[in-house]
Amino acid sequence: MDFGAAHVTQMALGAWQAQVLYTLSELDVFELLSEKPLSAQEVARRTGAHPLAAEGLLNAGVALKLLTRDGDAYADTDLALRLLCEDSPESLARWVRVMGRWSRPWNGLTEVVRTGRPAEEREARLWQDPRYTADFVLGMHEYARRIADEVADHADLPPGARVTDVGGGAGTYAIALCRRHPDVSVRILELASVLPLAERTVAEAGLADRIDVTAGDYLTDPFGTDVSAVVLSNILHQESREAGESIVRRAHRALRPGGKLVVNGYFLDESRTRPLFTTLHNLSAFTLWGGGRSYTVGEAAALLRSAGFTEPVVHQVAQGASTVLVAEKAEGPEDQHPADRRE
Ligand SMILES: Nc1ncnc2c1ncn2[C@@H]1O[C@H](CSCC[C@H]([NH3+])C(=O)O)[C@@H](O)[C@H]1O
Repeated sequence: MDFGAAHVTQMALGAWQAQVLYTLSELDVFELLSEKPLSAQEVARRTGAHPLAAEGLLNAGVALKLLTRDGDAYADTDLALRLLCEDSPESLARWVRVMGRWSRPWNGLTEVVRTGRPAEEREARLWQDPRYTADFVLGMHEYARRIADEVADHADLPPGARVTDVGGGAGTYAIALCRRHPDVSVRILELASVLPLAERTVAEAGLADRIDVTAGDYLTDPFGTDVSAVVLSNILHQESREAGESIVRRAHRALRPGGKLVVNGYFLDESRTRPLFTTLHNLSAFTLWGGGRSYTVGEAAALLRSAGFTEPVVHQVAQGASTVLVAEKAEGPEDQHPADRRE
């Protein structure tokens, strides 16, 4: 067995496998087959697809263990029912649709690397397309709810804490913080187009009385006054270094002395060549958001210290899938960072 050739072949053909998943998802085949088994002809008719091409797609889906075939009838495997249908409590369906959407800018990686510019403009991409916005925000929620409780535990908040969750998305971490810390209340700061999505998730969790969702721009707006904790979850990697510095400074200013800054995200190790996922996430931020750049834990800690925070405590979450940094605003006005007074 030539493992080198197998490694290269797997990478070279990996995009084909991913594309079958994306197309099945984009055509809503998993949802359709979750109702009842159907023939390829019937799937083609219901999705507006070409019959022979649809059959080829379904057969590849069977080979990938996403579908089964019994005679002429195709059905979802248990895996597809569990992870690829939106109503399943374990669904990753929206997240997979976003990955499918992102495969297009990713396909332009060569040009991105040549020019140093993102593959598409952020505004054109996301916030003007309601389905994409919903898939993005709720897809992040599908993915993040798997680790949110563990992240919330590391925040270790005192009773009655008031928290600002900056760019809080669908409210995944706000919900987990309220569930894990009974007297805590959270204000989510989000873009106006995301608010209805967050409000819905929060209401479904029965936490509308403790989680407030406010429209704001984290690049310019303040994050509150005298708050007990500020959460920056999966924010910094998608912004420029200067924007990151400004966000961390405004977090410092919003906190009461002794208040906590909780930074959750994917960090590179100091060589910047590991872990594999984060090297890809770093490229993805560059391709999609332009100016985004993943931090090492050391770089992030330096960023926090320069804004007047203590050395962060570092927690690995879910076997290292995510990392949480918890730093404190030093007690006493003499510790205030000069930049706080300037802005
Ligand atoms: N300028 C901005 N002001 C406020 N929120 C923003 C801004 N730009 C992007 N966002 C939001 O930042 C979030 C990044 S995704 C992270 C979501 C969540 N904190 C989590 O960890 O799962 C998205 O929900 C965006 O809508």
